[in-house]
Amino acid sequence: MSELEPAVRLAGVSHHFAEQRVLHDVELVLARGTTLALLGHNGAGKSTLMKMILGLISPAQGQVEVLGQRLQCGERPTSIGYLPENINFYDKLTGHEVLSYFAALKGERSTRVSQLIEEFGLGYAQHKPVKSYSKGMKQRLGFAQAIIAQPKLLLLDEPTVGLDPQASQFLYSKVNQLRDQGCAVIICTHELNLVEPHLDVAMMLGRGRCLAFGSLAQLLAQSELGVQITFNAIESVVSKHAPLAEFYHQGDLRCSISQRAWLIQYLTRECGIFDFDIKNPCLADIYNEKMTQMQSCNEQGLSFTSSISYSSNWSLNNVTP
Ligand SMILES: Nc1ncnc2c1ncn2[C@@H]1O[C@H](COP(=O)(O)OP(=O)(O)OP(=O)(O)O)[C@@H](O)[C@H]1O
Repeated sequence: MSELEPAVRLAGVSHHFAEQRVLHDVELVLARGTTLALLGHNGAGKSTLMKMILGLISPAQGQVEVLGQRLQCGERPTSIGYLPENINFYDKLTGHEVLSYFAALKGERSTRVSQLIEEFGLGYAQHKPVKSYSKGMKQRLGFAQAIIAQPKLLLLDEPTVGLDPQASQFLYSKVNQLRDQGCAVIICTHELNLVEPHLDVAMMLGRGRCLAFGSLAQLLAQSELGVQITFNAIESVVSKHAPLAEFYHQGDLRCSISQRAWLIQYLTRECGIFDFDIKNPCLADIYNEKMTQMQSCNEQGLSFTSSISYSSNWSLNNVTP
């Protein structure tokens, strides 16, 4: 297995359950050391895609390659960590026993268990049965279990559900640490604000199709959403500088991403305005735009797939701020 191989390669992956098609021709190349946010509405096909990467489901069509291994029917890839949605353990076991079990299963030493218990702040409850754990404690235990064997690919299904804000920040700091060590991470989540600062690329699925893929900068560039610029006494500045009139809309200046640099330069150089607020569209705005476009295409009986560019050698160098 070469370290240069991408962590995940999906080629033309489609799937159906009985008559229902749940994935349509999905393509993905995910480099190592990259965090992918897998987004989509309920029933979009995210968990099905995760299960395919785990080797739990074989696609009806297409190929799945994980860490350089092309998965054949029923084959499970190795070096993967997985945190399922709504994780449940045998609840008469203590937290320490649960982690010891997974450590033994994966050939890890008992010192790794103590290290994770300490790191995840579960020391005070390690000898209590899991049935006495809160949702957040179970989630932390589940995350510790997923990374116990230092995986090269980590899949997290709704990892922050039930976590308090500090625990979510801690989880993402661990994700970033693993990513920096070369682990590829796939996070399936509806908590877009939480994942936004930590993703390298996002894939948006809608009714089993990939609606958008790319870094935040690439998604923004593909989007038709505007940038909003606000400052004091805006009306009087606009009235004195005619080129601003076309951008003025209900008390703000609105422009496209591509016009943003020009407009800022104009405000500073020509108008002497240096104190302004810029609101760029966030991940949730882009997500809502894609979902709305998909719904309106469906209502009109059209098929919606945005222009998606995939890079076969996608790396962190491709991320522009
Ligand atoms: N084992 C199964 N048998 C039949 N249908 C299934 C099965 N698993 C999933 N589906 C269907 O496939 C579609 C996609 O489900 P999936 O769980 O992948 O969606 P999801 O994007 O993860 O949704 P959510 O955000 O609600 O978790 C849904 O319509 C679901 O009902």
